Amino acid sequence: MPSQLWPYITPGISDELFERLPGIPLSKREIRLLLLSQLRLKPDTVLWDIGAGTGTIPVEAGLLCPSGQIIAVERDEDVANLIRHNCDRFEVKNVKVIEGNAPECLQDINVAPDRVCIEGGRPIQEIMQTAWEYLLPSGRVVATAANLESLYSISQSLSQLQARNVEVVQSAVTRLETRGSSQTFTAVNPIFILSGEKLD
Ligand SMILES: C[S@@+](CC[C@H](N)C(=O)[O-])C[C@H]1O[C@@H](n2cnc3c(N)ncnc32)[C@H](O)[C@@H]1O
Repeated sequence: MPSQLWPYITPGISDELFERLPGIPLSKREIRLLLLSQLRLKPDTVLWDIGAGTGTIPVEAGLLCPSGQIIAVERDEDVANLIRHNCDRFEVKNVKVIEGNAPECLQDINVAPDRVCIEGGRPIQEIMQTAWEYLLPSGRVVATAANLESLYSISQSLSQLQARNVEVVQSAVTRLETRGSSQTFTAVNPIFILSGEKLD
């Protein structure tokens, strides 16, 4: 493992350390930290990450929960391979990648989650409904929204599912960047993080 990838004792891996594919989004480090915090992972967590993309959440969750099981669901074959590459890169062994389209492929997963992360899967309301059925009592679901339509759909789903302790968080993050001869603050795209819990 390259020395800059290790050791990671805190969450918040630098974006540059992940292998990328052109056009495939990645949750920026600061947003990822909020998302991970809202997941409230446990050492033995079973996390389903639906629409796992570059795999930043599976990598971070896998490192944080060495005795947990992380299921990364991704519909695109090349992107699924990217998740595998990033897990290998950080020597994360407890991530299983399910290549398939949610919500249909969720029935192929043979372990029920106590945490579900939904990162931009479509159709979002059907995915939330199906994932909720599998979610264990007291489990948590965390979903991200980058636009008004997703924010509304997720919020409506949480209400229909009668999720408790619903929270919506959106932070403003800026990063200092060098532009020509000056240093300017550049905004990271705002993302809403919604979460809720299933009744016991
Ligand atoms: C915004 S990206 C997630 C990026 C991720 N947050 C990261 O930091 O690596 C969303 C991913 O969801 C996948 N996706 C969208 N709809 C899906 C579905 N119905 N089932 C499975 N994967 C889906 C897309 O292929 C894309 O790679």
